[in-house]
Amino acid sequence: MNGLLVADGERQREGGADRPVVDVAVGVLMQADGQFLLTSRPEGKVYAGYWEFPGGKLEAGETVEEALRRELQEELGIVIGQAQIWKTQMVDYPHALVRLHFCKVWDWQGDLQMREAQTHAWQQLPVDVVPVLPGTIPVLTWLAAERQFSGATHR
Ligand SMILES: Nc1nc2c([nH]c(=O)n2[C@@H]2O[C@H](COP(=O)(O)OP(=O)(O)OP(=O)(O)O)[C@@H](O)[C@H]2O)c(=O)[nH]1
Repeated sequence: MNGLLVADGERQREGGADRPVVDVAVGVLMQADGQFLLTSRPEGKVYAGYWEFPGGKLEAGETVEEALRRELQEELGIVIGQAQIWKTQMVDYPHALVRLHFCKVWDWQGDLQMREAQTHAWQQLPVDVVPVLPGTIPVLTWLAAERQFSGATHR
């Protein structure tokens, strides 16, 4: 499957007028013991069955935090506390050029509900669910760096 990470210096060219950039708000839900939540993309979406962090596209006029709050309520039935952008990564897929805004989320209310019939898994490094979406892999690399984890982050 394709999904090319776009380096910082290439952003302007890749984001030219002929290829609109789709902004996406993504939540990295964290537990105190370091586990993080992955969900599998539901049937009917591109890359169905691939594992990713929950989130979705910004709607017109939304900030990343607003979009994340809406998406996590819609998908997981939780109400998140404050969330700030942790890292941003562009990925060039055949179907879209996406700019992923990853936010760590430590604080939420409500029990997790899989409202889109997706599957979920609390994970540690190395991740043992497969396949992982290409645009999710950078997050595993950043987490590995923070944790001084060496070796493969996923299968
Ligand atoms: N949620 C999420 N999306 C990601 C991640 N990594 C990644 O490349 N993406 C890409 O970001 C885009 C998010 O779109 P989506 O289809 O999940 O968004 P959405 O829920 O608003 O979709 P819809 O309104 O079309 O149903 C997809 O192109 C997806 O492949 C990730 O870790 N989480």
